[in-house]
Amino acid sequence: MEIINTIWSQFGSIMASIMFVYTIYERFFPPSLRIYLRKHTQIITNLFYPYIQITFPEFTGEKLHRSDAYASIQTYLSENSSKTAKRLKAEVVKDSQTPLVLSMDDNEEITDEFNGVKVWWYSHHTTPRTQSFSFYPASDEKRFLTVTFHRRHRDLITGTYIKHVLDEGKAISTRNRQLKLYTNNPSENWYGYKRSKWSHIVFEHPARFETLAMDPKKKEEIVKDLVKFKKGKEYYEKIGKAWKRGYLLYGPPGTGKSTMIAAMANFMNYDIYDLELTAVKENTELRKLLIETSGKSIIVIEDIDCSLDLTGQRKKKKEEKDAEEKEKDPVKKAKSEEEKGSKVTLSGLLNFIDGIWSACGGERIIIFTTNFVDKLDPALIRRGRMDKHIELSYCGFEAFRVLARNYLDVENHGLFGRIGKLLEEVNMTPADVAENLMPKSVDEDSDTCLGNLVESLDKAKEEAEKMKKKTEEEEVKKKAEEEEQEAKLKAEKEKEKEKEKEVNSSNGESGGGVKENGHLH
Ligand SMILES: Nc1ncnc2c1ncn2[C@@H]1O[C@H](COP(=O)(O)OP(=O)(O)OP(=O)(O)O)[C@@H](O)[C@H]1O
Ligand SMILES: [Mg+2]
Repeated sequence: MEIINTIWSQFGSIMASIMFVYTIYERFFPPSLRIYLRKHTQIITNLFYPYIQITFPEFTGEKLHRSDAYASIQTYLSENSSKTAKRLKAEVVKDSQTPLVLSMDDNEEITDEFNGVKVWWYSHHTTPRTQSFSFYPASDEKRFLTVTFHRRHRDLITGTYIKHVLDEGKAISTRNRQLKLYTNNPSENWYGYKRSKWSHIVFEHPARFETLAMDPKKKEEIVKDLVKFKKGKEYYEKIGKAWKRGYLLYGPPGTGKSTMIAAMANFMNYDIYDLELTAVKENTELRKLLIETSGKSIIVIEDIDCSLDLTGQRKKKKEEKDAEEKEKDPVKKAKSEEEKGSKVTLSGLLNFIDGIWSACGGERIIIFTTNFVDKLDPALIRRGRMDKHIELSYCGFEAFRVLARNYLDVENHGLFGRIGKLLEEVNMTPADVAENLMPKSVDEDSDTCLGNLVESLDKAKEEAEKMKKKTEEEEVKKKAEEEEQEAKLKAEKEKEKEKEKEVNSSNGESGGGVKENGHLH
């Protein structure tokens, strides 16, 4: 007991001495001298402290972009840290092979070994010492990952190890990758505690190219194009072009444009950024959204013709016509006021697609969809911007065969010949064909479903013929009316001419009278 008391009293006096010396140092040493002293202490410490540190911040470039290196290292460490670190952060990932993803918590250190060399990773964060009170303390927080190693291994660590960590991290995230479907938030939610420009959910669309109904040759061409793009990193570098590609999908509603985008995402293993243009207020916002997208992604703008009025001159005529309607209809009026909030212009969108900023990140596909390709401004869809134009059209026989295989497991059937012939005569979308092929009850088998399709096609053919007849009749009627009108006009003109002649002749007679009269006078 006595020994403990002695230790405590000695410890107390040592602490008091340290505090005394520190106070003297703080009080009597001017700041310039302190900096000088600190610098030299650092030099002396470096002589005896043989370790080097490299720090990786979470955000680079004025907090614009989350560092890919940080993300890769974090993934790499997550795989290793769960075995060695004592304090871990847990994240539950739905439907993943490893539902619980563990990663290093703040201020936690883990050790890694590479070729027999030991390194220490440390995760930490800084909170700025601001005097002002903030509701959102976390928004200015900066996170870092730091690696420490002996200076004798400098070349190995900076040359090989860091590359190994980054590659391995990337490979792990591709392996465990869950595709995400993003949508842009309105700009009011971009700042503050819950700041984020994009919200996402897990992307779980089952569409694949095998289940997509379209002409097999066209499909193969698209798949080859995508494969070439995916493997094209060096090629794009060689030709000096940003690693991105634009697709324009056009065709009537229900022909599989959205389904094709989902199939592309699954095939390429890319995330989808579904950009809602009407929620973007101006061009600068569009640029910020673009910067926040990651590589290996598809940026989609659906129904581009409806999203914004990007059609230049047509705008004026349309505006004049619509203005009156909007005044009358309160719903339309409210909608137009909402649309006025968006000032994204055609040039802003063109810059978004192939401006200098669009090259940031690389490995991106941009897709526009539209029902009316003729409505779009040619500048928007010229090659180079929308490199490949893909038409998705009404269901042909080959497309029907894919649907029959998908929906009914039928490769061949007696009705196929008739269906093929009908599909040549009638325009029916794959969506309608698919709806007919889908059994509506447990009693319906493939025969019934194919029968239903034939019935629908017959009906559609009948209706199409009726429509054709009706339009023909209307045209004949219109022509007859026009002819009648013309005849009427002609008759009226004749009549007028007659009248003129009569007036002239009577004027001639009476004019002679005046002369005569004049002569008489
Ligand atoms: N080519 C196709 N292959 C397979 N299924 C298709 C195809 N086209 C349409 N479908 C079916 O029809 C439904 C509607 O198709 P989708 O939404 O892809 O059409 P869309 O062309 O995007 O139409 P919209 O122009 O109205 O957006 C899909 O859920 C899908 O089941
Ligand atoms: Mg669609």
